[in-house]
Amino acid sequence: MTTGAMLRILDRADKEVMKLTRADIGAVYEFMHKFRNNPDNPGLKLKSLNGDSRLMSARVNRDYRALLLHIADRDYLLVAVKHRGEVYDDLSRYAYRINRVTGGIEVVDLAPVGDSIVGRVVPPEAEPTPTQKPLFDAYSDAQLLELGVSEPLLPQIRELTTEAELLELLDRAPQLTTDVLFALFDGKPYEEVLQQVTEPVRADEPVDLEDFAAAVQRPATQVTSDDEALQAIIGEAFERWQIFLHPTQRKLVERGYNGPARVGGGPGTGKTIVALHRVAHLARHLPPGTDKPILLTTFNRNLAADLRTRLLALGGQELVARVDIINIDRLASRVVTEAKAGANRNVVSDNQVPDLWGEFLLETGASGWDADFLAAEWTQVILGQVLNSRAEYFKARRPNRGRSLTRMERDQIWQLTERFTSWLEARGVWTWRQVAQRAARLEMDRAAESGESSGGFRRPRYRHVVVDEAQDLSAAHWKMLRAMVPPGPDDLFLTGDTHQRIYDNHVTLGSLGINIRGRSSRLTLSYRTTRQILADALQIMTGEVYDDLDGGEEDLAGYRSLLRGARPVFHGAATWTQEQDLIVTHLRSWGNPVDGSLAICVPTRELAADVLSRVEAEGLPAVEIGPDGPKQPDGIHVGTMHRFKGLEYQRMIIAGVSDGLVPRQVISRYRDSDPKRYQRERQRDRSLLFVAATRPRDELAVFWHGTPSPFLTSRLVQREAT
Ligand SMILES: Nc1ncnc2c1ncn2[C@@H]1O[C@H](COP(=O)(O)OP(=O)(O)OP(=O)(O)O)[C@@H](O)[C@H]1O
Repeated sequence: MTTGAMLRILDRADKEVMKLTRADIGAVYEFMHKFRNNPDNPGLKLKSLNGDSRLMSARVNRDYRALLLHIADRDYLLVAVKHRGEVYDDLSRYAYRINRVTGGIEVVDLAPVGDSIVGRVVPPEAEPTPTQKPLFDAYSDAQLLELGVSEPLLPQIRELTTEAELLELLDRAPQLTTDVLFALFDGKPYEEVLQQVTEPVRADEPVDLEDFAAAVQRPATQVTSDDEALQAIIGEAFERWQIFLHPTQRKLVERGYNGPARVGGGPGTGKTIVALHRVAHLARHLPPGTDKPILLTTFNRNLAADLRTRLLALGGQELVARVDIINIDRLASRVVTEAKAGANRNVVSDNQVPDLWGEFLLETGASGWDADFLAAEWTQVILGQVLNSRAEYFKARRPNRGRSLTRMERDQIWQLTERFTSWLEARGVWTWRQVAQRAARLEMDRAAESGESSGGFRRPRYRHVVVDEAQDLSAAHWKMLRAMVPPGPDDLFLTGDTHQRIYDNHVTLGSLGINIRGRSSRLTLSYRTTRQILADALQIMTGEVYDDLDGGEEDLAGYRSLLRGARPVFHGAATWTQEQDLIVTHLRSWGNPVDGSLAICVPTRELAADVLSRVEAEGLPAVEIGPDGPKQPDGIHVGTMHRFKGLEYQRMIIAGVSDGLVPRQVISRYRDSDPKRYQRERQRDRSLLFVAATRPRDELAVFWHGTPSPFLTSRLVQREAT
């Protein structure tokens, strides 16, 4: 006979536990351990409360009682840990239900809560509500329930008249209730909330309101059954994302896909978290082995290093051992080296391509074409589309290239590029794009070989490929990845946000053999930034149109946050020197934090060097952010905008956001000669600013000197005066 029991912890209970003293958390851990071994242990005093068949209490220690929900035979859910006085005081205050929309278990404490607030260290701004009209008067009960609002909370929701009351209530409301009420409070129309907030978490099958055993398994019941979670809490070695996913996130992680799938969504919505959990999910279903059938890749080196650290935190060495984690260019380079296809050549940065073309034209006396034009044509069309022959180039589509080319012109360009690549080879160099193109070709040949011979002459490289920061990969990268994994269920899983594209790679996945139609989803809830920062960051994106990686358009509709904080500060100075004074004054007003929680971001290396010296001159430790991230964890971090992808800070100053710097002055030369390129470069600079503005969690200050950047709307700039 088994004496043990299953004991899961509800997300909300876990939050309560974390507020206890270390000794009491330890007691909860002990309790859980004992309970799992034998819930009938008399010391635990497990008993039903007030004749209620499901709600039970058990003894944690002298002061605390665990409130448990009996799910099925020997299956329990820890829903709260309360002081013993509270548990027996008034049981009618606890309500539990299966939500009819999500099918998840919800437990609510209906008692008024004292001083809880949603948010972080920064006090919310006073936003007085002018009238005392109930906040949700415009919606009927039926409408709120249709949106998935918790039924037992309805009477209290009806009473709410101020934002402060709303915040207090939502601090203890179930996730969907919080998401929905915030969206309505923000003025989002009912239909939009239904589509963007409720639909993504709706249960896949009809919900039986009495079947708790089924309900506890659904993504909407945010639980962990993991003993290590509590142990980690005690050791303070734990982050919430490792254990509690938002129901929308969990659904995307656990779903079976019939082919390539893509998850989009604004900054900080947990796309990387979803990618990591997806890897763990796929790994759980692998047959035992010592190989690495899962590839986890991203754009650059420091992002790949970060993925490795986080995957290790999520699943330990056992998980990491089954996953090949590598940034995309290194992967391409590995393929090429393995095939001995690029022996002895040094890889040079793609930024050098226009200069190299310039040198080549000068040296060879070839005329008729401009170096910039040839560099872009070669990079974007010939290498970008992995074109291998003149015939292929004759047929190639040249989207976004502006000027059209005759057949004769294409012939000339093809010949020039052939000469150019030989010229590069003679110098012993090639570019990252060339490496990617070569790797793609090698992998496509390899895939064709393995397909030809029956049973597969060569084994496919991977069983699953997971890509983070998908917006920045080039067509050649995609062709390589496509060839590395056989088409089929759960082959490719991509996460990314085209609003954050900071390298000049525009692709249509469908044309590259990666069909994501019908398997594209979006996350909309930011876990990183406050609503105040988000609103201003979104202003920066005003008027720009973004693609969905597949020929369509994508927007940030529904993008929101439940966190709140101070409004970002916008401030101009007359000169760069005066702007640096502004930086110093602002650092002081924030108490000069040197623990690595604050960063200063600027558009150019020159400005970064100036800021580093200025901060040091103030006697503060300044730390440069290099290609592998900050060189030290503490100090005041300083870096250019490109370096901020993948980083997070509590507070940030973005300085030098001036006209001529953001966007870069140099791109204005394309305004007339190549308007499409001009648009693309401008969009890229806008995205860089957007990425930077969405890195801080709590506070943001944006400075400029002279005329502010055109990306700062007049509403933001005028904020300066207020
Ligand atoms: N379910 C969750 N619970 C707690 N924290 C979460 C959760 N999901 C995401 N986060 C936190 O939100 C922050 C942003 O997550 P993540 O980096 O995955 O977002 P992203 O969408 O990839 O962002 P970006 O597009 O800006 O790179 C991280 O600090 C992460 O730990």
